[in-house]
Amino acid sequence: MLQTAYTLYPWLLDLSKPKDGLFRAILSFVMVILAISLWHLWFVKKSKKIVAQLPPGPRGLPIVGYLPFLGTDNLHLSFTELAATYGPIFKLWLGNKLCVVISSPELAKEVVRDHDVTFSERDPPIAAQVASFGCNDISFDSYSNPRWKNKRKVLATELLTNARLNACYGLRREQPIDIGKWTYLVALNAAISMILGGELPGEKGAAIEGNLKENSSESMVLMGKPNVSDIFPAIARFDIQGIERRMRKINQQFNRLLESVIEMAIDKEKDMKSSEQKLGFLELLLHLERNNNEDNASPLTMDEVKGLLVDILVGGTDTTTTMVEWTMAELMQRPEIMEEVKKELSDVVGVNNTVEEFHLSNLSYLNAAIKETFRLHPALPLLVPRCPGRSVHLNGYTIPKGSRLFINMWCIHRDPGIWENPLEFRPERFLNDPDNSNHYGNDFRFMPFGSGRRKCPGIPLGEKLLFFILASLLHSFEWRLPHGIVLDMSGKFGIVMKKKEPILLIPTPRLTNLDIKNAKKTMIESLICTLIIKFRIY
Ligand code: HEM
Repeated sequence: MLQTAYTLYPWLLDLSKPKDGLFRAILSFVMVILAISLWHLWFVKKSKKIVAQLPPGPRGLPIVGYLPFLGTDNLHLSFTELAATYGPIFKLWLGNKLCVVISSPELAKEVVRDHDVTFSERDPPIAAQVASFGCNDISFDSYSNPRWKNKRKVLATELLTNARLNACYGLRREQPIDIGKWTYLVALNAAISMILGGELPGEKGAAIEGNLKENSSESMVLMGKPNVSDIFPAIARFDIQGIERRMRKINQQFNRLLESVIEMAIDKEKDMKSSEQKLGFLELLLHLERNNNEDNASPLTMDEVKGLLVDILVGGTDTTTTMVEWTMAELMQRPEIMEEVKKELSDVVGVNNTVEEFHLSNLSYLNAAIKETFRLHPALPLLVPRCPGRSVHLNGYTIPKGSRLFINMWCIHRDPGIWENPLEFRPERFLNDPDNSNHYGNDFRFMPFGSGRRKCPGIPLGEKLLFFILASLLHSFEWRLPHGIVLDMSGKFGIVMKKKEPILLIPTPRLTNLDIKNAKKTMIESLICTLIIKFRIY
């Protein structure tokens, strides 16, 4: 056609033959109309194709998209409301970033099982890039980066094996696992003792603990918040919401803390040759870092060592603490279920014994209560958002490469089509229905730890710690709310959704054992001394 137009063009413009003028004018007119029609047909077809292939979703405003209507406080709730209108897969534009949200187990399965590799990429927000030392951790590193696999391997096969966790049990019990430093302090001390192979000394330890608690909570909120800079990279340098600035400040403090922890590990190594039993994770990581240039199967850079420490110290402790708080809050509201838990503890552990790790496998009712809490309050309500590495079809729709995909587990965990009376806290549903009990990523209705290649690699530590802390808290003390206080069950949205208000409870020793009474004193003292623990007791 171009060729024809090209040969006709001089003839059309040849004004030397006036009698052909009318014919030429008509022909020109027809050609222009034809060209416009063809272009129009092509354009409409193309845009129709694009619109028809994308999932349905709410209309937004030009340029900003749906951003002004979304609210930033409770993304999972906004997404759940939108799913009620647009169905289990919908899209929304945040600026020119296309986001897709899925809210059904069937679609979750397609993402995490059928198209797992494609959806194993991340789309790290700026806050996460800063927090993770430039995506040098596991959570936000790219799936296609072979170093990501390497780091997961280090964590899973070198650090979090059952054998190592069991070997560390002595360490965990030695200092942090006394009743005076529960919840965050316990989880953090457990993580630190595993990392360092011992306790952080005195004041330095207290400073690190205090800083980490505040910083890690804030960084979880900053990472979950929609950030205008992520949506409009052209204006990212203005950092309109101040998220990057705040995250950089936190990261500087983290960096100082991590460097002093690393220094301590190096000093310790110099001072004494650690026995095999006391070899902490960090010594192993440093060993892998030192051998970076040699023929080592698992070389790590120093930023990757720090990234891994952040994953363990922040990712591990914040999730565990959050789940202890939600479980305690749910149990405090349901005395009959609390009684059932305590009865089981008395039967399995005995009224004069403290909880030991070997008791945990026999505490099936407590286990069910923890699962029920995971269902109603998944620590990561939207998991960690994914990003398809190439365009992919899902449920007849195209999910373009580079879009951001959220799996709304909060919505799936409360779907009345899946769960009977979903808002009721009923541990029995996990006791009586073995189909409901797989929470390691094979049951797409219940995925508190995610699934597929990017599922949580910290399950063995997180689960053990959570179970052990809760069993010890509930077996050692009776708990009651301060007079006149009503429990607030609302959450504070972040990548990890914490309780909005801390849970304040008064403990009374439940056991006759003297050690426990002393432990209570330690607990009260430590809680009064520092405001870092959400579990405040008075
Ligand atoms: C109760 C405790 C915990 C819960 C509920 C939890 C939950 C989760 C969830 C939902 C994800 C996202 C999975 C996905 O996107 O499919 C995740 C990822 C992750 N978790 Fe955990 N976690 C816990 C404890 C831990 C611990 C103790 C560690 C470290 C020792 C840890 C390290 C990580 C890492 C590194 C990732 C990112 C994995 C990747 O992107 O490849 N978690 N976790």
